[in-house]
Amino acid sequence: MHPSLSLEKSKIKILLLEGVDPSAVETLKNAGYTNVEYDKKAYDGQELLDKIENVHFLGIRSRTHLTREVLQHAKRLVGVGCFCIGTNQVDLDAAAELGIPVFNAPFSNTRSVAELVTGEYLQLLRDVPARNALLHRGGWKKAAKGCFEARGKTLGIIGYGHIGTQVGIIAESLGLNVVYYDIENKLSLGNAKQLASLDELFAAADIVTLHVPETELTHGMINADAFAKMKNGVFFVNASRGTVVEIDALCEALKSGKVSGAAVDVFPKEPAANGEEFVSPLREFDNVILTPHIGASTEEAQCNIGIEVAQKLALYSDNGSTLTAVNFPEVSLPAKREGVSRLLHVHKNVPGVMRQINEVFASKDINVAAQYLQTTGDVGYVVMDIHSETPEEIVPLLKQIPATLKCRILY
Ligand SMILES: NC(=O)C1=CN([C@@H]2O[C@H](COP(=O)(O)OP(=O)(O)OC[C@H]3O[C@@H](n4cnc5c(N)ncnc54)[C@H](O)[C@@H]3O)[C@@H](O)[C@H]2O)C=CC1
Ligand SMILES: O=C(O)C(=O)COP(=O)(O)O
Repeated sequence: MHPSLSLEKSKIKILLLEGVDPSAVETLKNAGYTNVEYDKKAYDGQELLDKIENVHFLGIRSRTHLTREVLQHAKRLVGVGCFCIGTNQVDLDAAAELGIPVFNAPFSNTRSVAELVTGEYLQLLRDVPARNALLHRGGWKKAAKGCFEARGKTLGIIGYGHIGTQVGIIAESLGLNVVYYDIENKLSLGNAKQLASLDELFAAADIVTLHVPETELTHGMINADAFAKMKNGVFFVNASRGTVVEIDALCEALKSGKVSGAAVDVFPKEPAANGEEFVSPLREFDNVILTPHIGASTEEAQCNIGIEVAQKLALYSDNGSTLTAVNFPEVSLPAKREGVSRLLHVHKNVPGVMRQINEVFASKDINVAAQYLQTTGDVGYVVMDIHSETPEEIVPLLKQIPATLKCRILY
């Protein structure tokens, strides 16, 4: 190991926020990373800046917002793990420009979300939320009106990715017809049918469920205009992101009866920790199932996510591998070999960088044993193995190359 530029594993500071599953801590400790701080809260503002100031690896879930400013403040940060699917809470471009790969767990909680959504629309179809609330207050309403079987109804899925397809498969096994809308051309599973526009989906669906990521296109996608195009008495489910739906428009649609019932798991503003008040105009509606962003919160999913993302962070820390990073060139690397040292160089993806890097090595008479390069969009990532210890003075020379974003000796 290089004496001055590499850190002992025990000195690599890892901070896990938002109650990431303990399996993450165990996985990291088993990999030799013992300096792990664990916290149940989501932080923002100055508190977040203070928390992450000296951290090398940061683990978050969906509520910690890593903006460009926050990332710039974390001077020692080399990697981020999102212990969830969504990565919209991280400025991925800023992270890449700062040489920070971001990892997630792209499908460890897929089934958990699909099962929650299925259970919710079945309950909505039978008016269970409103009747449950009524009975809790001492009322009684035994009547079939407004209650429906799922069989033969049409489920409209917006966003037919990992979760959308699972929701569709379960729905077909319950006897529903499945239609979906996606911006990409998708392989339909079972008898699901891709529709050409959102309007067609709104016209066809008895139940509308959202499974899109938060993007510029999906922000406010379900507004008053969208509700107006849906069938009268439609059931509506959102377990994607809170910003996809205009809550005031949903409230109006509930009041007018356009929407018969809804299930909402995600909100534009969510409490940072358990025990904090949940504030939303949706609280007044008995026919709305409100859940505290628990689509992914099953013991199975959280345990798997903890292991998966922790392994990705440990692998990147151990050998520089960025396989499955969501914002970064993906380089898969051989494990550490005796007598070989390794240098990581992240740079702007512009012509001539490799020539300049190789000139630096040539000027120091260093024999490069292997070079692994990948580029994506604006960023290039090259890992160099050298048969001998990498001389320390090489790093400042490589940092002088104008396109360099980050450079360090790994071991
Ligand atoms: N409630 C919860 O706890 C959870 C919520 N989620 C949310 O669910 C989202 C979807 O997750 P996955 O299915 O795993 O993602 P995915 O990436 O597999 O699928 C998303 C699909 O949406 C489509 N899409 C993107 N923009 C669209 C648009 N404007 N119109 C129509 N389709 C569009 C994509 O082409 C893709 O097929 C995540 O991004 C996350 O925000 C994910 C896990 C848990
Ligand atoms: O996986 C996702 O994208 C989720 O929304 C789940 O988020 P969470 O880990 O529950 O904060």
